[in-house]
Amino acid sequence: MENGAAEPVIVAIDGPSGTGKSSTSKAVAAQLGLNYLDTGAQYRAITWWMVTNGIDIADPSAIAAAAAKPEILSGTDPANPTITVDGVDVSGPIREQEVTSKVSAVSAVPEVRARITELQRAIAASAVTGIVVEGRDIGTTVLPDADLKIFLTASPEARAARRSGELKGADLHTTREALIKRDAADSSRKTSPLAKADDAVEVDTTDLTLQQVVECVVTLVEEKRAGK
Ligand SMILES: Nc1ncnc2c1ncn2[C@@H]1O[C@H](COP(=O)(O)OP(=O)(O)OP(=O)(O)O)[C@@H](O)[C@H]1O
Ligand SMILES: Nc1ccn([C@@H]2O[C@H](COP(=O)(O)O)[C@@H](O)[C@H]2O)c(=O)n1
Repeated sequence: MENGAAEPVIVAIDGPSGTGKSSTSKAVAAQLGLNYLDTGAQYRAITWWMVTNGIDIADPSAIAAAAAKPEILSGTDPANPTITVDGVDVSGPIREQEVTSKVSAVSAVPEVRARITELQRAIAASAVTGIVVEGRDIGTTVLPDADLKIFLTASPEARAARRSGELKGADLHTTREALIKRDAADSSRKTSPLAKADDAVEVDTTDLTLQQVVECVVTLVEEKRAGK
């Protein structure tokens, strides 16, 4: 590249629910001066639009027919990631239980995935210094040429405990079962399931603090940049 400017670096972080993808990706992006994209928020946003517009979530053909309608915009500043649908800030509503319980059915529809994947690739291509993109199929499908691929894991118990803490003491057993159910749906869909890319580095976060995970990923990015 001219003027000695560094090439943009593309980092893909995938893994099941509650493994720390969002927290890690935001912190890594902020530390390294990169953009950040939460692809789960995009699938939640399109699900919110389907629910709000009375689309039958049990009918994949109805979801497919509506998939191109909402305009979904993601802000990629790791200090202030934003998400709007048709100009409406949906960052709060997309985290509600109704969306969480329906997002796997919507994200399994191939027309939805094609639409959202196109948005994700365009955002990654326009990131000047680079981007950390987190989700379920980033390393396998969305950005198979990413410079670094990470697959985060953690035991279901650790993930449920983290989520229960967030949900102010929600029942641990119910939270654990809900996580396992969503991961099973995401892993078993035909199109672009949750999966580790063959060339991804797996990091088990069960016994690591968030800071330790962030340090580990930052080191891996720096090693890649140094050509090791
Ligand atoms: N290594 C860690 N140790 C303890 N808590 C953690 C760790 N990593 C993340 N957390 C906490 O766990 C919760 C879930 O993390 P986060 O939202 O980053 O996970 P996620 O993989 O993005 O989940 P989802 O896919 O469901 O959006 C958050 O409250 C976060 O602060
Ligand atoms: N690359 C992705 C990212 C997410 N999904 C679907 O969205 C759901 C919500 O994701 P969160 O990270 O916000 O929990 C997730 O359960 C998947 O159904 C996806 O399919 N691909």
